[in-house]
Order: sequence, then structure tokens, then C-alpha cells
Amino acid sequence: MNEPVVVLENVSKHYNELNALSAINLTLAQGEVLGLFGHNGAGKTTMMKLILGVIAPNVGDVTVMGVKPKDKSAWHMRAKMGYLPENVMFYEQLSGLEVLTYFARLKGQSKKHAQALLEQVGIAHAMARPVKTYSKGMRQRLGLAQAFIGQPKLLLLDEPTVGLDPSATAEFYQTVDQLKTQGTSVVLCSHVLPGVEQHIDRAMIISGGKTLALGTIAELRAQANLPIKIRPQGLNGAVVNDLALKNYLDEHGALHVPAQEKLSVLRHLLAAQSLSDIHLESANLEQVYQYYLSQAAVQDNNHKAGV
Ligand SMILES: Nc1ncnc2c1ncn2[C@@H]1O[C@H](COP(=O)(O)OP(=O)(O)OP(=O)(O)O)[C@@H](O)[C@H]1O
Repeated sequence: MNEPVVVLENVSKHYNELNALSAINLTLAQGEVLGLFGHNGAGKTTMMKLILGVIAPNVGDVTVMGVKPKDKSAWHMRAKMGYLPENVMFYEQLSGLEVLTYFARLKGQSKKHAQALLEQVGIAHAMARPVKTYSKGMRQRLGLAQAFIGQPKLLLLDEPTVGLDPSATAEFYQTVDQLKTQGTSVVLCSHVLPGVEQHIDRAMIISGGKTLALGTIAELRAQANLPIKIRPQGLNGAVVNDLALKNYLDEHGALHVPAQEKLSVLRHLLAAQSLSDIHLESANLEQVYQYYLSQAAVQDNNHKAGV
């Protein structure tokens, strides 16, 4: 098996009294895309800064591509890392091409490479203009181009789709999918959950610096045991009087069925002559996320109340 790209072992980081991260464990494989989710102040940026080597943990170990990111020997590994910070800022007086060429050179890449990246993110037409004339979306695209310099082995992206219009967002995810097939590992922080699910391999949900959940969406869904939504059609209200089904029914005619009863309910529905269609919907990433956060809030309240 290939060496993991990132390993966090029992990592904690505190700022005076505040525990920004507590006992975090994570192994990120080559070509793996991890979605890192949490409310404001959950610790997402802190985790990225630890991986970048900008800060060091108080407890535990961080290893990136086999080295400690704070070590002197980590310089060669940094050239293989791309980082898009939240609210990215650039030198306003320079043109887009000048900015990107500057960053490309820092990573040992050429102006030609910078130009190709500007084309890839769709702002080549504005590359001669000063960055101060760029719209929010154009700045974000420039930020992405900066993160993509040198075909990184590891990409850390903080809110990458903020300010992007729907087509730029779709193009961004296409690039992520493509980089993944080339073996790039990605950590992607986002508050915008719809649309992310199909582009990540695993999700990590954190709150108050602690891991609430880590796994594939299917694993998290199964762990959370969230009901499956089944919408039968053509039954013309028969469900209301069906003793086997009526307890699952909501006011819109959909059935909310526990995962372990899905098959028995489906068999029951399929036996109905008038059934014309059936639609199944598993909990989406947003619902899974809300579930884990609400569970954490309940535990927190119990803890405070001494339960
Ligand atoms: N340099 C610092 N000094 C003191 N506290 C800090 C520092 N950096 C971060 N924190 C605190 O650590 C906690 C985690 O912050 P972090 O920036 O990692 O959160 P986040 O999940 O990225 O939030 P957001 O979604 O708002 O960007 C917050 O309570 C924050 O105020």
C-alpha cells in the first residue's frame, strides 16, 4: 500500500484556555478526497495550518508525505502542496498573470505554467488586468489557480467555491475529480454542503475541536441510522389505512422508514397492484451533518446538566 499523505495522531492544539483541536486522528490516503465540515470556529483552519506546518500541535504528531511539516527538511514537501486560504488576498496592483507567475516561480514553475492555469480556471482573458479590478469570483478563481500550481500531491482548500457561480463551481469539482485520478489528495472545507457529496471519499465532521464523525457518507448514514424516505405512487391514499405503513407516513405522503426495515416495506409496497412508481431517498450529507451536530449538542447539554 502507498504511504499515507497525511497522518494526524492524537493531535491537540490549544490557544491559552481554548482547545481549538482535541485528540484528532486522521489518515489521508493518496488520491483520497476528504470533506472537512464544521460550524464557524470548529477547528477546520487550525487543522489545515497544522498540516501546512504554519503552527505546531501541543500534543500529538503531524506527518505529511513522511515528514513533520515544521521540520527544516519539509521544504521539498511544501512544493508539492497547494493551499487555498479562506478569503484569499493578492497584490492588488499586479496583474493576474504577474501574481500567478510570482507564486509559480516560488514553486519552481514557469510563467507558461501560470498562463495555462489561468486558462484552466477561465480568467485568461483578464490576465493582463490588475487584480484590483477583479470581481469576487475572479479572485477566487485566481486563488484556485494559485493552489493548483505544480500539480500538487496534496491540496488544502478552505471554502473553495465561495463566490463562484454555478458553472465555475461545476468546473472546480471537475478539476478536483481529475486531480484525484492523478493521485492528488484533497482536504476540502466547505459550508456549502449540497453538491459536495459525490466528489468526496470520506467526510470528517468536527465541532468544538473534536471529531464527531469520520467515514464514507454511507458509513456515517448507517451509523446515524437515519430513516430512508420512500415515496410510493399510485396507491391513492391506501397507505393511510395500511397498518404496516401508516406509522411511517408524513403529511406529504412520504414514508420515513428505518434502514433495517427498508426491504420489508418495499416488498409490502411492491405487492400492491395499484403501485405505479416508487422513489427512494437516503439522507443527504446535510442531513447527516445536522444529525451529528445535534447529537453533540444533546451530549453537551447533558454534560452541563451533569446527566
Ligand atoms: N491564533 C489564535 N489565537 C487564539 N485563538 C485562535 C487562534 N486561531 C484560532 N483560534 C480559535 O480556535 C478556534 C478554531 O478556529 P478555526 O479558525 O480553526 O475555526 P474554523 O473551523 O476554521 O472556523 P471558520 O469556519 O469560521 O473559518 C476558534 O475558536 C478560534 O477563535
